[in-house]
Amino acid sequence: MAQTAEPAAQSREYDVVVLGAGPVGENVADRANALGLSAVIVESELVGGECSYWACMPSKALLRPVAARADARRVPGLPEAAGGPLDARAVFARRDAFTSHWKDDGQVDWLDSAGIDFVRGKGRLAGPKRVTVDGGPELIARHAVAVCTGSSAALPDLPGLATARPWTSREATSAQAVPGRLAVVGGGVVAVEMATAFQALGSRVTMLVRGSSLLARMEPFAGELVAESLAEGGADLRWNTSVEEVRRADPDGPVTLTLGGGERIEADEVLFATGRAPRTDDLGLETVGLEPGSWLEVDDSCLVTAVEGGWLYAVGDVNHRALLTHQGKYQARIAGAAIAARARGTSKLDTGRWGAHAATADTAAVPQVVFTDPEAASAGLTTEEAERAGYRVRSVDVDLGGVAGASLYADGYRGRARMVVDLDREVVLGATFVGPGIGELLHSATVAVAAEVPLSRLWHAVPAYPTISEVWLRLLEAYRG
Ligand SMILES: Cc1cc2nc3c(=O)[nH]c(=O)nc-3n(C[C@H](O)[C@H](O)[C@H](O)COP(=O)(O)OP(=O)(O)OC[C@H]3O[C@@H](n4cnc5c(N)ncnc54)[C@H](O)[C@@H]3O)c2cc1C
Ligand SMILES: NC(=O)c1ccc[n+]([C@@H]2O[C@H](COP(=O)([O-])OP(=O)(O)OC[C@H]3O[C@@H](n4cnc5c(N)ncnc54)[C@H](O)[C@@H]3O)[C@@H](O)[C@H]2O)c1
Repeated sequence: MAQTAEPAAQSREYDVVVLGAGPVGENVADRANALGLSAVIVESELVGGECSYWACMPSKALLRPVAARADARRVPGLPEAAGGPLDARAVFARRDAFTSHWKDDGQVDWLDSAGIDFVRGKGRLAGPKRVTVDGGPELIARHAVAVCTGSSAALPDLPGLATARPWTSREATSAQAVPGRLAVVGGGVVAVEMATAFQALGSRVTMLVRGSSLLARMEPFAGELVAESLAEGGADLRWNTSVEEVRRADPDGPVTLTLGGGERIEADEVLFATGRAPRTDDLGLETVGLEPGSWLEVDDSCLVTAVEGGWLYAVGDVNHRALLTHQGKYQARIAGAAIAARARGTSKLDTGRWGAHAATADTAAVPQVVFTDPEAASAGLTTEEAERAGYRVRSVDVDLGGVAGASLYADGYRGRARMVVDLDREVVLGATFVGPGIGELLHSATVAVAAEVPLSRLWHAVPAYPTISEVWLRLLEAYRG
């Protein structure tokens, strides 16, 4: 394994050059390597990317104690301690362990053991199949360059924001103290998860949502149940609210937000959870005819079609197909296979629907778990998405509280499930579950959706009694009438 300290003029040749060692870049390099191609990976920050240090892992480490406490509170007989406040210091310490204290030695060792060369530094395209690295060698790709540079938090252009020291997902997931008052701008996944975590840690949370619902990309009942729970926990949810200005007069003092109607609110910290921007602004995209700062549009094999020659791939967040770690890693497996097949000179790739070289699940079977309390999980299409895609659909709903396994799981279990059925083929197009402990149920839905299992066969897939999975039986019964 090689690190940077060599003359800039030196150039090295590999079959595949990967830009960005997040979960996706690591998987592209690993796949290429496993399929017999040499690979080098370039990383400007920490090997493991956003997911390991400022996103999935730390956020879920902050949220796991929230779910454990909530579960304990819903069954009688557990020690009283389950009812007390979270021990912030212990929660942060466990989160710190999950991020390896923001050190990547372990992941660098893994690259080494996998036989993937590593260069630390900022990489940029310098024309077709060429990559330069700040202070490092020039890298030439024989077959492919894969851009896996991910995304960063997008901040709105608001007066005062730049100097108000706002939190983005990075500051929220790596916080070492609990703010007394936390304002959260946004109503998407980061907003609801971080509101849930910090509320449980003791912050007084105000959510400033510009629309009229949370989790707008899920079935509407998901956002409704999560909002209900946050409000019951004491959060102040403000709907149809815009933030016009942000000021922190004293660098050590509170932050003041001016809202659309002129009202001002004060908080100790403000988290902007307002979506993501592609990390492509300083990547040399102009050297291959692409627009710097843009999301990279790809075909189903993750090839950037606007660039001639079939050598440039964009995989993971940066292609904006599905901003999730597992989905990016899936794309990496597909793209890795496509890169290897093209390198072997395979005349025709298997790019048809569900083919070996097509990331079909990106549009048909994306799973996602939002780790709030209650959890909200979905796979495949919502009713609205299915209708928009032209399917003739029927959706059936079930109250999860009526499922024996759910009532055993928690006293007063509150939750709901929906199955979206394609009426012409009688297969499941999508499913959504909202309730405590449903995250682990989701893969059953992903399998049903991706495998397009006919409902007549699903009828024979008997869920164990008394588990929450019996919701499947209730959904099928509701559909059959
Ligand atoms: C708070 C939060 C929580 C999340 N939770 C989940 C979750 O629970 N489950 C889930 O599936 N998804 C979750 N996500 C989404 C998930 O983090 C991303 O989908 C995932 O990290 C994308 O992986 P990636 O490899 O494409 O990009 P990244 O993880 O962003 O990695 C890209 C890497 O490229 C490097 N890089 C960028 N530019 C260059 C350059 N020019 N040269 C060299 N290196 C460069 C970066 O430093 C970075 O290490 C969460 C996101 C956030 C913000
Ligand atoms: N558990 C998980 O799977 C998980 C957890 C966190 C994040 N993620 C992924 O990370 C990605 C980013 O999450 P996110 O929550 O930042 O984005 P998002 O797109 O889910 O939500 C952004 C929210 O900000 C609002 N918004 C945007 N611009 C605004 C503005 N100027 N003023 C006020 N509100 C504004 C939007 O209306 C929306 O409610 C998501 O696509 C998600 O898939 C996944």
